[in-house]
Amino acid sequence: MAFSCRAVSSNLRTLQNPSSPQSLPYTPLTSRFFTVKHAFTSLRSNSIPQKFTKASMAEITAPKYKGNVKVFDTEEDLAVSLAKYTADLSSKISQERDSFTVVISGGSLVKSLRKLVEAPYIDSVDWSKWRVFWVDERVVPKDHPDSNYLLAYTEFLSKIPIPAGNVYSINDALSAEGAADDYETCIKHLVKTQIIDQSKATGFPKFDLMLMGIGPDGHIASLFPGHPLVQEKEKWVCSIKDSPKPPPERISFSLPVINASANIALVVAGAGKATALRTALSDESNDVDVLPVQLVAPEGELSWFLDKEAASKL
Ligand SMILES: O=C(O)[C@H](O)[C@@H](O)[C@H](O)[C@H](O)COP(=O)(O)O
Repeated sequence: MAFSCRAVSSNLRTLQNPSSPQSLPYTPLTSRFFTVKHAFTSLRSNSIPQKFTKASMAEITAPKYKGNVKVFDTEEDLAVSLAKYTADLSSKISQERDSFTVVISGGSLVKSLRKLVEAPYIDSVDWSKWRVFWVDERVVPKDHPDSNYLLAYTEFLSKIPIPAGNVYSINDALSAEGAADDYETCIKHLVKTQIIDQSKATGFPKFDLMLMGIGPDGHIASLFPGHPLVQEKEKWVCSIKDSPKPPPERISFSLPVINASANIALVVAGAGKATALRTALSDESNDVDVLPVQLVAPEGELSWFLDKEAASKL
């Protein structure tokens, strides 16, 4: 398989062709576990810090290993907080390193990034440091309505002054296996050249930030409950041809790559996710039907951004 990191990163330019419909203007845990329900109720009724009352946010205490859980009254409040969290990390890491490596999923997560393209962040974030990757991608042409790339481009990437070469999307001319191998080769090259950090503990690529949604069935990326891909221990990028969520052909980061991350934010809104979230944030272990979202355990920090509906069963 030809190495095509350059071709991959030039896909954004392809879509900026004036005849393309996408040629939009470029502008510049604390204590030990106690029940989540109890914590949520008590924080909301008694002790929401003053500075959070406007946005109606409560932090709830889940088992320590589950990370920091924030619940917002509305998805709008969630989006405001997510933008600040991302911009703060961008600023911190951009001062320490030449690149800030950000991985995104498809789905509703992308719309929840909308506040980042507004004041003050559109001007304050050093977008030149950003390197953008996908935790999973549907194997369809880049101008297909199912493409995660197209979604991100339309909603986010076309609105920020990120250098086109810093956007790493899959090579959509390849098969699912070919695209996964090609993406892995691309990422290996970026690790070798120290653009992407590497986990000293596991040797897997260590992205600075992964922003992911979850499915109502508890999937993350394109790792679905009960699918053998969830067990992948060696590959960095895998392919799947029988995804239960259409379209069937996809590529996905493996769980060890996801878990090597320095920061993961799981962004979950809507009542349809409430049951999966309850399972994900409970302390119950059931080795038989473990949901992929329950296996998220990054080397670094895990943060949850939930709206009230998604948190309604906690
Ligand atoms: O390409 C995909 O399908 C996604 O990357 C997938 O993992 C998505 O993030 C979840 O299914 C949540 O999607 P929603 O937030 O739209 O439900």
